Amino acid sequence: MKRVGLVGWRGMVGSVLMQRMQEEKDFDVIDPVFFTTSQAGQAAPNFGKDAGTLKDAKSIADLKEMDIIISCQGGDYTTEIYPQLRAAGWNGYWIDAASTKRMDDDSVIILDPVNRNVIDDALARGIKNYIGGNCTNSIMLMGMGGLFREGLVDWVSSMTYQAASGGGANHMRELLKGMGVVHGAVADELATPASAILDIDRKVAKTIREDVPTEFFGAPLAGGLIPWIDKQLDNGQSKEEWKGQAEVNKILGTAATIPVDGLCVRIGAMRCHSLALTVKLKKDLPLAEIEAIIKSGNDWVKWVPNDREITVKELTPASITGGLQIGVGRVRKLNMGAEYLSAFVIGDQLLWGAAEPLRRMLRILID
Ligand SMILES: NC(=O)C1=CN([C@@H]2O[C@H](COP(=O)(O)OP(=O)(O)OC[C@H]3O[C@@H](n4cnc5c(N)ncnc54)[C@H](OP(=O)(O)O)[C@@H]3O)[C@@H](O)[C@H]2O)C=CC1
Ligand SMILES: N[C@@H](CC(=O)OP(=O)(O)O)C(=O)O
Repeated sequence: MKRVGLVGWRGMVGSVLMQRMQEEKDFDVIDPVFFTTSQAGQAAPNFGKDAGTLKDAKSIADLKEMDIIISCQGGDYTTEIYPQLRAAGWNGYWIDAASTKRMDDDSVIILDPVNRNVIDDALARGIKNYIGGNCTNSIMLMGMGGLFREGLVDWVSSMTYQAASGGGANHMRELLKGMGVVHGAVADELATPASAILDIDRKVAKTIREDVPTEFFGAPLAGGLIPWIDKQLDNGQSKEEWKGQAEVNKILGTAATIPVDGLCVRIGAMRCHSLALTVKLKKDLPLAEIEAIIKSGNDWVKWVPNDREITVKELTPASITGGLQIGVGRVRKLNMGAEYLSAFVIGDQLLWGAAEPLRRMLRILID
């Protein structure tokens, strides 16, 4: 059995990964070794198999013993440890959730239901680094992969609605605390049906400006939104927006770049990222044909008819969160012309957006 080193297993992404690995019985086919940066020597978790004690995630000697390493520890860890490990002669497979190595020439971005051909080609070429994509891009491609596969996409404008979990556990907590603060400020008035709504609104606005916690997001998210995610680049894009075109084209292995651009916005959802897309098709196709192509993308596409009642029930974070399905709906032709299509794509960003592609890559290597 292959020795698989697991780093970052107790973090938020790592915990979702462990949960999925248990559900899919991945531990039955590997010899797991758990690493930590803070708890070396303590008992390793038991996911149906005794794994001894936790090893030091900074010990190159211990890491070198692994055939495969999966890291959800974050970019700083990858930046520090990965080069040392390769410099020490390690030739194993590195599977990583962090963005650090995504765009490197010696790495492939993994999303096998969409780019299994790119992964297989890389394996045949001896590539050893397999990196999970940015959550927004992975969700978009899981939803719209069929159209890309058929070569129908001329360009995509992607306006995102990204959940708090994309920032990490502390960001999710901050959103919830903020919601509580806002509610607390007007709880009495809410309990009194006769209260004037404009008085309530005034109090809420003041609370959002002054009292909602902003330590992690840098701005109040509860009761609002933040139209910037990640660093600022010189060309006016945010880093999150830059990743759209760069990663989508790398994932697909396109010969000619498909333009992808739009604004990325943080909203007060917990862990579902959504995208409102404008897709410019290369040709005018009937909607029924477009529907069939989108549905054929992969087994996880959940097609939601462009119907009000069904959409508000099924194309929402409340419906999608915690599952592997990627909702695709609001698909219709836009006023701009017969080749212009709208779509709303939504998925759980901790599953397809982070953990799931990693464990599936492990299975590709093991099976
Ligand atoms: N959040 C997201 O949506 C996405 C994240 N990623 C990547 O995954 C990386 C990890 O993200 P995320 O899982 O959110 O990070 P976390 O902060 O939840 O976990 C990272 C590490 O923090 C340490 N840690 C310290 N205190 C605790 C605690 N109380 N509970 C759990 N772990 C603790 C653990 O390491 P130790 O055991 O060594 O102490 C853990 O592995 C990111 O940096 C990013 O590169 C990728 C895609 C999406
Ligand atoms: N930046 C993403 C989450 C993330 O971790 O992305 P990346 O893996 O590209 O750094 C978000 O905030 O929603």
